[in-house]
Amino acid sequence: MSLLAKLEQSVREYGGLIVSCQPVPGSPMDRPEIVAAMAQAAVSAGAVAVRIEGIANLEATRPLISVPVIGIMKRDLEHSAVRITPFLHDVDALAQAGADIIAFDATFRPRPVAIDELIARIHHHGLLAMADSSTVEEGLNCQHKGVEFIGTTMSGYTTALTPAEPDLLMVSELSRAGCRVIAEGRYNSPELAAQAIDRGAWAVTVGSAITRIEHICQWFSDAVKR
Ligand SMILES: CC(=O)N[C@H](C=O)[C@@H](O)[C@H](O)[C@H](O)COP(=O)(O)O
Repeated sequence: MSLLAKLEQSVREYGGLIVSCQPVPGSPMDRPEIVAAMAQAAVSAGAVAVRIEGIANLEATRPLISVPVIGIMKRDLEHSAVRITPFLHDVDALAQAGADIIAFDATFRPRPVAIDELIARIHHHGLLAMADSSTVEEGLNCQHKGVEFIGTTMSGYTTALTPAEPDLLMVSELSRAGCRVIAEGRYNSPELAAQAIDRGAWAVTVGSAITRIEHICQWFSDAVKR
């Protein structure tokens, strides 16, 4: 059975929760063994895939779990705002470290390597691709190019202000257009994640609300201030 068929079967059986295990950079939690432990804990509680950033974290996690791993590489570039897996050598390194799915920034912003080249390289490795999009148009662009998963990951992050709520409208529109949608970005409660599924998302990726203790703690700390 192909990886995609297996993943579709697990989503049908266990539901579409994907957990992004990306600690706050520089946090005491930002260590490969902790990322790997978070991934194991997420899988034991029903995550059907995990999203992992960076080679060291991927290498620590891959041997400990059997569910698919979405690998990304984040970079801060001087001449482009694109951060997620901008280079072909990033794709090669993620493939080598055991990613099953590679996600990349699919926005229409200036970038060092064309989207077509990234997709071709991911598929050349026999892996599945995920387009981290900020608009419906960007998502559809990648769907037409044969990208297997269309994420709403970048919605709210290409403009000056990031809304508090997730972009459920983008989920509905991409899903109506026939995309296999991964809702991602600010799904900070089980209720919001469920709304994404109700709007047609194939799966939902949750990061901060599960794996960033500083963010969760801040939410509670703010809430109890009088
Ligand atoms: C915009 C961007 O760079 N998003 C990143 C993508 O990998 C991560 O920082 C997010 O944590 C992830 O998308 C999950 O989202 P949330 O943490 O809101 O559940």
